[in-house]
Amino acid sequence: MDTNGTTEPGLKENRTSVNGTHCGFKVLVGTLVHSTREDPMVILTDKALGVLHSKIKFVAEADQLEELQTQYGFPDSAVTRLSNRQFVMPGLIDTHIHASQFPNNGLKMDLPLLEWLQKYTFPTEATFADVKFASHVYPRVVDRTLRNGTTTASYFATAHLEATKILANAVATRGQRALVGKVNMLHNCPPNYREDSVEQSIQETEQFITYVNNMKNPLVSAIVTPRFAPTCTDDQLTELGQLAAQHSTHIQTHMSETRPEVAWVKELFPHRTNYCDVYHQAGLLTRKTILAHCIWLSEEELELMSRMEVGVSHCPSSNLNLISGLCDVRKLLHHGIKVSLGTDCSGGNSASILDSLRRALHVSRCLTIHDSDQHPDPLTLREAFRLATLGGAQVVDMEDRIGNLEVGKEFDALVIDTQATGSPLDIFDKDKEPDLVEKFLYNGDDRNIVQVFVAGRCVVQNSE
Ligand SMILES: O=c1[nH]c(=O)c2nc[nH]c2[nH]1
Repeated sequence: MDTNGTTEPGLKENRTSVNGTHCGFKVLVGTLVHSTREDPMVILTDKALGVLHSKIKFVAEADQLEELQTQYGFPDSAVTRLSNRQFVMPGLIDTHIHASQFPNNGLKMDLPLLEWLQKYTFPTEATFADVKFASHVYPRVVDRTLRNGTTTASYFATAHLEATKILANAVATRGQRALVGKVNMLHNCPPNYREDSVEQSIQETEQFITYVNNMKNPLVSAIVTPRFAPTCTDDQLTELGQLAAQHSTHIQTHMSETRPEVAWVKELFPHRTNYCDVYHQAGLLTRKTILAHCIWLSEEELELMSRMEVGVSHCPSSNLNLISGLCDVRKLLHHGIKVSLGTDCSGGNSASILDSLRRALHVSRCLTIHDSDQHPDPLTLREAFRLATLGGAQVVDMEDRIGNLEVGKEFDALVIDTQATGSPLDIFDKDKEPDLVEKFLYNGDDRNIVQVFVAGRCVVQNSE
């Protein structure tokens, strides 16, 4: 069937069947919402989206369903018709979240970053030396993020190897797509919570990479995770850069979150041009690098980030809670830098990327209120939606696989019901599809997320 170029070729050869009936097919009929590079929000009504195993096989007009069924041979039971109050959207992508800080979620926002780390965050993370505690917390973290529609997450664990393995296991067991990082930190942190030496830091990080590779789970990867420049030495950063290159891993760290932090990095690394250059000289800036925050940047740094094709995780909730600053996302985008959203729990209080999306809009509006000449065009809701989905896929360098509902991509998606039981949304007869989407993005929550799919597998099912 010709569906305007949206059918993957060669499907007939790829069919699988059990006892004569084609298995593994799922077809959702109804409204689809996603982003493309050209358009931050595309709403497609009366569509049939077919998934075979993990991937989207076709997106066609709903009135072609019979022909599609003849062509692909899927049974009636494979078809789900959504109501006119439901829609399908891509899964949310959280590019910066500290799984180990979940015990503090919603607590302790009364200090600025550097003091907050010493007084609350490092002591909390130190408790993950106890693997029993890690086994208690990490499965709950993954359940919580999945329940909130996060199909892909880039997690910071702690400096402890064994506890970090527990996080990787929790993610794999629950079927989430994730990058998991053992944190590297050597100094400027408590004696009971730091690595012993550069050698230990590198060895254990390599052991973790090997451990995750041996899991042979295509959804889970290790990510090299120097905490941030102040807790790492120059040689440690360089060796971590080499390790990431050797194993082709992603890299994540924090950068330029607060002004005191930027001043401190200048003192600690006087031989480097700026904060970004500290990471650049260590070989830590690649197209698979996720830099969280990036608020206080020079023009030189913006150019370097753009040239190295790094991605930014914008964490507005955390930046407001810790009074760190207002990140100018528009400026990052103008420099051609990839931008996504992070919850940054527990600097951010909510585990929901929907919350980050709303805060991103607020931060952008605050910049405009403060100086409308400098910031004449705040982010739109449609753009924020793209940051939460396709933007995330770009930042984790997986745009070829996830981020929207195009044919050939893995089916990482949410089924949204704006009238689900207990829904916080007020829907009226006049509301059309764009209104439903907007109301969900502004006011919806996990009660509206009735199904969560990762790589075609339903990992959360909340509908009756
Ligand atoms: O928001 C943040 N949370 C952290 O845990 C952290 N570590 C370094 N810099 C940080 N910023």
